[in-house]
Amino acid sequence: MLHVSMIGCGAIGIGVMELLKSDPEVTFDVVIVPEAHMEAARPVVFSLAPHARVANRLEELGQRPDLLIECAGHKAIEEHIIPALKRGIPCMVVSIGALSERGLVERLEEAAREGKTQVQLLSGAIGAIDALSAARIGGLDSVVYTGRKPPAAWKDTPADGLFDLDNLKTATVIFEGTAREAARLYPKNANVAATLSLAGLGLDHTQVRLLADPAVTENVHHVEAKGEFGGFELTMRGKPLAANPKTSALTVFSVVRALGNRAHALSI
Ligand SMILES: NC(=O)C1=CN([C@@H]2O[C@H](COP(=O)(O)OP(=O)(O)OC[C@H]3O[C@@H](n4cnc5c(N)ncnc54)[C@H](OP(=O)(O)O)[C@@H]3O)[C@@H](O)[C@H]2O)C=CC1
Ligand SMILES: O=C([O-])CC(=O)C(=O)O
Repeated sequence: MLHVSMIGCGAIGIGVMELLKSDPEVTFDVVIVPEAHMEAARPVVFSLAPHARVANRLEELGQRPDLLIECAGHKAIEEHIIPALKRGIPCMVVSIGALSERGLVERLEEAAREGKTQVQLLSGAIGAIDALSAARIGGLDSVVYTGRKPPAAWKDTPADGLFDLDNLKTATVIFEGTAREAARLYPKNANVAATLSLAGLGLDHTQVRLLADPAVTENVHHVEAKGEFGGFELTMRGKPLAANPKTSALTVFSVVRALGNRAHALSI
């Protein structure tokens, strides 16, 4: 039985608990939420993981889980993941976009080294991360990522204002540049670009194009990679979660897979 503590009880956290509620090999002991949301989170957590306690910090409970998983955002990595790694608790992170902040990846590595443990970065909404990180070993020449989303997905971003998102008639390029610049300008849509960068050529050498496309209803991720290994092209059409249209449903399944791989006898 894998004893898991989870940070975040939003679209991904709830989706993960729902899918794992009948898995006898995974149990949620603690769900960490911000102080202001503890009351609201309690009934939700109780209905999905009746044995789990809702807390503001892991240390408060004196709890030492087998694994701590982050499904919450940038602040949670600073507040919970880094201290847990230093205490030797293995961690998983899904907010990969947050790792485009300079120095944060190195701080995660340092904390894991200090605690003699490991932090796993999850693939989330994108596939072929295994192939890309293997290809890097032989040498990569180029990685180009194109992210295409419905215009509404770009509301409250720098594209809103630069473009008349409500009245776009054709697919429109709203950004073209490096993954680092994409992550700076579009932090809430930067998870896939950052994941591809960390697995491949890094934030400064991964090329990104972002489009607002009135013809799509899904989050379409296209990757083209070339290198010593040969090349691959991948297109993923991720259905957005009803609870958060910025998040593809595959992200939830990716977390469930990662937890299953730690808990079950067979890992794939
Ligand atoms: N790797 C990938 O491919 C993908 C990664 N993501 C990332 O996953 C994360 C979660 O996404 P999603 O579930 O859709 O987002 P939601 O906004 O639906 O949920 C996030 C939850 O985490 C809570 N939270 C925020 N900060 C903290 C903290 N410091 N401690 C505890 N809880 C906290 C939020 O609470 P409150 O509302 O009070 O702030 C909220 O309830 C995001 O960072 C997102 O960018 C998303 C899609 C794909
Ligand atoms: O598709 C998703 O779930 C999220 C996404 O585009 C990103 O953050 O890069």
